[in-house]
Amino acid sequence: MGCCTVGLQRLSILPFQNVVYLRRPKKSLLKLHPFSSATPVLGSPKIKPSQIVRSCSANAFVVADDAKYGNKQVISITPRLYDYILANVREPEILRQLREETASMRGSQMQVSPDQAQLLAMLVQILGAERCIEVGVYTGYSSLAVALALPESGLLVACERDAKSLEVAKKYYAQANVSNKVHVKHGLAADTLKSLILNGEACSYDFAFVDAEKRMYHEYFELLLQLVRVGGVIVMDNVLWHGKVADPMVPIGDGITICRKR
Ligand SMILES: C[S@@+](CC[C@H](N)C(=O)[O-])C[C@H]1O[C@@H](n2cnc3c(N)ncnc32)[C@H](O)[C@@H]1O
Repeated sequence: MGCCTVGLQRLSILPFQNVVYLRRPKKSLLKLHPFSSATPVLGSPKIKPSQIVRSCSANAFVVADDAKYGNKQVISITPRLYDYILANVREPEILRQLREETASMRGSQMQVSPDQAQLLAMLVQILGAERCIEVGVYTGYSSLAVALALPESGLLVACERDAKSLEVAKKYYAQANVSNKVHVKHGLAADTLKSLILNGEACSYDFAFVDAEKRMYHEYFELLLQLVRVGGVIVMDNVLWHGKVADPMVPIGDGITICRKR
């Protein structure tokens, strides 16, 4: 299983992502809180302007705090940059409508962002996927993006336990003329995945996206490993969990992990 993790940001970008780092002579990098003004630091007798790696809060990026990464600079998405990304995502009109309808609903923050949905759609297209599974549909934003990317003969098994949000999803599948491709499975996702295996569908799926109960991720992953074919892809959402994955007290992971079955 080859995996990579991508730090995708959700719409709820907070200003404190503008973390800046200054370099101290011969010592580890100094992390500054974004709300600390750069000016007093620059004025500090201890740090000279030439030692700054980057300190522009509007274009902040993170520098690996470990010499073995060669001070690798990694971009940190600012609200301004994320606005730019969203303004340039090619979001189909039907998805925009669904997103706007969901915005006033309870749990709307759970919906994947437009850039994330288009990444899923592109993965489906790159794979030439015909058979897909989604675990955690909510009102259908990510599943509709996947269904739109599938060919007419494609199939998406859409697992969701909440009947009310599924009603919204089904309305949009119908409006987008993809209802024939989406098999909605109302119930606990693990039960649905097990029944697919019992039904002899092991190794017959090309792509799976998991965006549901985090405590169940391990079980979903094991079940999906059985369902996805060699060369197929499993995408797990929220693996960086708003960055808290690096916090020793909260060992869960926002961001996504993309796994290709070997
Ligand atoms: C993060 S939301 C999914 C968002 C969706 N991917 C989208 O883009 O709109 C998670 C969904 O998983 C559903 N869910 C949580 N646990 C579940 C389970 N055990 N079985 C089925 N669905 C579950 C919740 O009801 C919720 O609608």
